[in-house]
Amino acid sequence: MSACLPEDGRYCLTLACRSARGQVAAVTALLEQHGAYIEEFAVFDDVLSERFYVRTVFRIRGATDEDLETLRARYAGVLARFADAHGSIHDTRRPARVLIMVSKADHCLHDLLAQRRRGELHMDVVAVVSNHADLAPIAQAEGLPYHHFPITPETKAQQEAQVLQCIRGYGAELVVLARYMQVLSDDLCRELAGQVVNIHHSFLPGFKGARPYEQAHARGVKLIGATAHFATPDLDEGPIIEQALERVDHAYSPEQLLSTGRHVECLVLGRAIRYVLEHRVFINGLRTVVLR
Ligand SMILES: Nc1nc2c(c(=O)[nH]1)N[C@@H](CN(C=O)c1ccc(C(=O)N[C@@H](CCC(=O)O)C(=O)O)cc1)CN2
Repeated sequence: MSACLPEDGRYCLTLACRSARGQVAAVTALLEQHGAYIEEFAVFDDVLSERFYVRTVFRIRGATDEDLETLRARYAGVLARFADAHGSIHDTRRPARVLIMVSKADHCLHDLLAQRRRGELHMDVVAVVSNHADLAPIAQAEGLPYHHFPITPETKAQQEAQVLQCIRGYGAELVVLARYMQVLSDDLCRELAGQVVNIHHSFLPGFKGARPYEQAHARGVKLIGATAHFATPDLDEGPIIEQALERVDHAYSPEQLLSTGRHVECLVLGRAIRYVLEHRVFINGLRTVVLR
């Protein structure tokens, strides 16, 4: 059963629960019961938090949607046997519905759309939302809806209501802040907890805020970086998914730091979104577990 055939169902099962014996055996027994062929199987046991994480990708020959629902129902029974257990079975052929938010910087939007076009990111981009009109031509060139919702401190609540209505209206499962330069309110963060990934243009925890490159230049750093993290009410403090660094030196102008940084941001955001879309990322308190 080496090759994945068109009629095969291909799925990803995830599990996060309090650590205990028998969790791997319970998952593999369920998969064996359903004739699954396991392609990938990864676990992590966090002894400090006593949390256990499982991710497995498997195929079932000739599986139907009804078979998947049966499997999901039986997996619910497995989850019920373990403490504080959360898990899902995802159909890997169904692309996640992703809404991208931007402001004026276009590099991350261009890169995400190019990766989607090349099939490197398996996602259905449902719309682009922005507080500026500047990037509308990029979305329109891709045949994507573009929603311009201006914002001021006085209209923030109404603007966020428009944003949330848009997210729900498109049935977006993931929101990507691709250099969206407005701080989401605590209420919106809680409403979308675990569903919003932001790219911060520095190597956190260094240089938080809206202007990290200016801070980096003033500090005379020799390395600059970028950080993809879940957006939480605590600005720039959300659980980190991915980071990377690039060497710079004294001769770099602020503009050259920005230029180098753009490449690092695109690299980091692309990787982070792929990990999330492949169900590799688990939030573990203020941290993440990424089963790569
Ligand atoms: N709740 C959160 N919202 C957002 C986060 C986050 O971590 N939690 N990250 C930002 C992105 N970001 C840095 O990566 C960032 C964006 C904007 C600001 C900021 O101070 N914005 C000012 C307005 C600036 C402007 O208009 O140019 C503000 O909102 O008053 C800081 C950090 C995205 N949202």
